[in-house]
Amino acid sequence: MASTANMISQLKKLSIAEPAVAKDSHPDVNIVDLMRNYISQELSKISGVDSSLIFPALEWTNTMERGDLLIPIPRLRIKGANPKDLAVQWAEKFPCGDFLEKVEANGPFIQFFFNPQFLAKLVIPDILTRKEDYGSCKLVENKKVIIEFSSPNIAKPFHAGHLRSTIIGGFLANLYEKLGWEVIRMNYLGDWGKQFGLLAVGFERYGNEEALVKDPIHHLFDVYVRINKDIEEEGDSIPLEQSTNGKAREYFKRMEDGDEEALKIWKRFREFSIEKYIDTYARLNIKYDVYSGESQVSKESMLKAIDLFKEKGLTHEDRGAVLIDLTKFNKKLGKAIVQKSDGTTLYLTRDVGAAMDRYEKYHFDKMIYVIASQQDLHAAQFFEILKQMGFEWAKDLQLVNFGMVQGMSTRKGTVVFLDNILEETKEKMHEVMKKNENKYAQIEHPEEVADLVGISAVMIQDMQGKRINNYEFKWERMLSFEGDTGPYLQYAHSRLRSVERNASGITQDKWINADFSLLKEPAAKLLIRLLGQYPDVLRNAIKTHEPTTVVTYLFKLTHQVSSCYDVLWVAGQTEELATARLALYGAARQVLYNGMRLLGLTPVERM
Ligand SMILES: NC(=[NH2+])NCCC[C@H](N)C(=O)O
Repeated sequence: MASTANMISQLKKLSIAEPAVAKDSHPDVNIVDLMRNYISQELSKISGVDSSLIFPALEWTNTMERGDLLIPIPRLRIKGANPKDLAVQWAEKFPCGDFLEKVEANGPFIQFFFNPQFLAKLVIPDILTRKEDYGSCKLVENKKVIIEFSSPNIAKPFHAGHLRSTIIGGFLANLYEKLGWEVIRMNYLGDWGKQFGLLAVGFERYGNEEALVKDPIHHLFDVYVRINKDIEEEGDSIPLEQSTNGKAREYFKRMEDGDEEALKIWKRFREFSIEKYIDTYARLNIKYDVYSGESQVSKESMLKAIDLFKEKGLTHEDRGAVLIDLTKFNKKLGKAIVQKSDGTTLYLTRDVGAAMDRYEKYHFDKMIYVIASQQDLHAAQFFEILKQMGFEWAKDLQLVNFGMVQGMSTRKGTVVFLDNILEETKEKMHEVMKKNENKYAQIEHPEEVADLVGISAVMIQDMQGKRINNYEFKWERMLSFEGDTGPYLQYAHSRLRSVERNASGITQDKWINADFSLLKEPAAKLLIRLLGQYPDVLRNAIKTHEPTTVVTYLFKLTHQVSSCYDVLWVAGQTEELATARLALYGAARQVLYNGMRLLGLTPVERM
């Protein structure tokens, strides 16, 4: 076989058939892309089909038995020929060269198997040098995306929907960043509306400064619950102006009118809550660039929106309220109220104004909303309204929705706050860990590890299925070390770390010069092929917006690593062989690490 450097330059010389990628900013090679080029060029010679048509038709495979890349011949749209016959003919003629191990026809598909020996020489050093950067590439040039996610409501519980939005949004933000986008992480708080008048009145009655400072989120919720009880007890017994409800309404009116005094207390509620949120999100490795919220939508945008509605002839009035009949554009969207009869704004209109503000301020190329599917109609409505208002950028808005979580509650009650869930998971995880006394004794900061592993349990459970599916929150299964769980991934990572720790003599700097041709076993070859796929997994995930694309890959990877342990020993081998195997394990650890970080997890060293 020719030298690797030669082969790479040979591959690089092939012009890119269709750059699905705006030049990789990294000088290193993206192996899957190079292979795509090679295959496109060669297949073009054989088939006469233009290589620019072949390149995008090359798909990655779901199982390694089907090769590393495959092409469905029907996608090339060749008239009058039987795709199955073409597959057989072309596969036979295809020159494997040094790059491919074999090329097979399978029905209307041609399956391409990369040469693992060649792959190893390229992929392992690439991973070991790029480290945390492996997998990233500049898919776009100068593009900005706003990702709005989590968006809880102040003084109300942080429910499962917010948790899912947080987890999925955090992942998407990392993913876009890895693929070259400038990302703005935005939290759009529910921090406006009549309930804040109620909260202010409630605070006068039941508030406690100390409690507010110490635990704003729970305290405000407490106040909110108590004041709502008052309202319930009052019923219709008191005239409106003197009733709690009336006072709350009046208070909120003052807030909407910009009364400084009325806004003061609300501002404090907001600030204290945000401070607390910042800490909680940090536990999930999330840091927002912007804490915006319904309260932050500018008056100008709201006025401009109402004007534009009229100018475009979108609205009509009904008993003092202003409506838009969206059925004209899409039957399913119904009629939407955009202004109440008392002139106050609505959730829907605030979303319209917020989007206008954001475009004004950021000139985003794309804006993603991570919101529960219960609000599909709401999102579709304001997307359509923005489109009808004539904003060209309305086409760049995208909804990433998700299903419900069933049965998420703490031991103590059914009302859930994110902090409580994380605390409880940590406690439970700690109990599980204590059962293995020997191991437990070796862990330096068991509480910290319990926290990180517990969080992985919650997150992986959430990201395992397709977003749109509902799932049931199951403590037992989620915390188990067996099966495809968060703790299992953490365990796999810590075990790879221990392989490294035990190879004291062979330090990391030696790995890169290992003789990779010693990695001959089928288990090793399969692992190498999997490692080479990682960059493509990210590119696929940015198309699907599905965390499960990455999660599924990581489980495949860890299962393969685990099969390798049975046959690829490090202890008791010659130094050469041990080095090659360590390099392979080291590369696998790095990829697992990168994938876990991408999902928002913190991989642990020991557990
Ligand atoms: N732009 C939006 N509407 N984002 C979603 C906000 C979610 C809202 N705060 C809720 O809890 O239901």
